[in-house]
Amino acid sequence: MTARAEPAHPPLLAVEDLAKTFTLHLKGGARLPAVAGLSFMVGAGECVALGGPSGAGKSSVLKMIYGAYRIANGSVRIADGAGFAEMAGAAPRLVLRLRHERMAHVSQFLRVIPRVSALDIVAAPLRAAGTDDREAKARAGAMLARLNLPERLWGLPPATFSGGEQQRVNVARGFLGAQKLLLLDEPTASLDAENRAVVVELIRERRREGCAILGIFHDAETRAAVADRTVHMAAAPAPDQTGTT
Ligand SMILES: Nc1ncnc2c1ncn2[C@@H]1O[C@H](COP(=O)(O)OP(=O)(O)OP(=O)(O)O)[C@@H](O)[C@H]1O
Repeated sequence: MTARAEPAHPPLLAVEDLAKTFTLHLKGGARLPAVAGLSFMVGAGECVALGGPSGAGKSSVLKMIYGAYRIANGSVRIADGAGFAEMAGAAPRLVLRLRHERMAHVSQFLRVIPRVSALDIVAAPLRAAGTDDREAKARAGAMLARLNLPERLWGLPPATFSGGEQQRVNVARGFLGAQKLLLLDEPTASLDAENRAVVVELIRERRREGCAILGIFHDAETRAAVADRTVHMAAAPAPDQTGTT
C-alpha cells in the first residue's frame, strides 16, 4: 500500500459550477445572467485573485460565498473542522456560524453602526470569539496603528471618516479575526501607496499562517504582489429580455 501524499495546499474553499442570474423586477422581470459555470478551489496558504472585466460578476461571487447572495445553482463548500459545510441552501444559523468561525469578508464599503466607535467595530469579532475586552481593544488599536489610522479617530464612529479611513477600519476588522478564509473585495481601492503596502504585508502574513485568500484586486501591482494565480471570469452575456423564468 502506498501512502497518499498530503496536498501542499489543502482546500479551504471549493466552488463548483456556480451560477447566478438576477431577475430585474423594475425591468419587467428581465433576467441578467451574471455568473455561469464557475469552478475553482483555494487552498490553505494560497491567494487567488478573481479577474475579469467590470460587471463580470466578481463581487457577486464573493457575496454568494459569504452568504449575502443566495446560491441558486452550484455548490460552495467551506472547510469546517474535519469536513466541509455547504453554503448553497445553508440555514441562516449555519451561515452566521461560518462567518463567525471560518470566513471573513472585507467589502469596499464599511457598514457603519451608529454610535459605535472605530475601535469597537474592529474589536467586535475578537470579543465575539471570547477574547477579553482589554486585549481585544489593545489588538484592535495595534492593527489600526499599523494601518496608520490616527489615534484621535479611534474613539469616533466612522460615519464621517474619509473613504480611505473607513476602508482601513474594514481591513483592520477583517484581518484581526481568526477565520481561515478571507474574502477581499478591492481591499486597497481607496488607499494610498503606503497603506496599500501595509495591506500587501497583512495578506502575506495571513498566507504564512495558513489562511486561504480570495480577492478582487483592480490594482495590477497589488494583485501581482499577493496573488499566486487568477481565476478569470468572462464578461456577462446580454440580459434576456423575455421576462421568462
Ligand atoms: N443585487 C443585484 N441585483 C441585480 N443585478 C445585480 C445585483 N448585484 C449585481 N448585479 C449585476 O450583476 C452584474 C455583476 O455585478 P458584480 O458587481 O458582481 O460585477 P463585478 O465583476 O464585481 O464588477 P466591478 O469590477 O465593476 O466591481 C452587474 O451587471 C450588476 O449590475
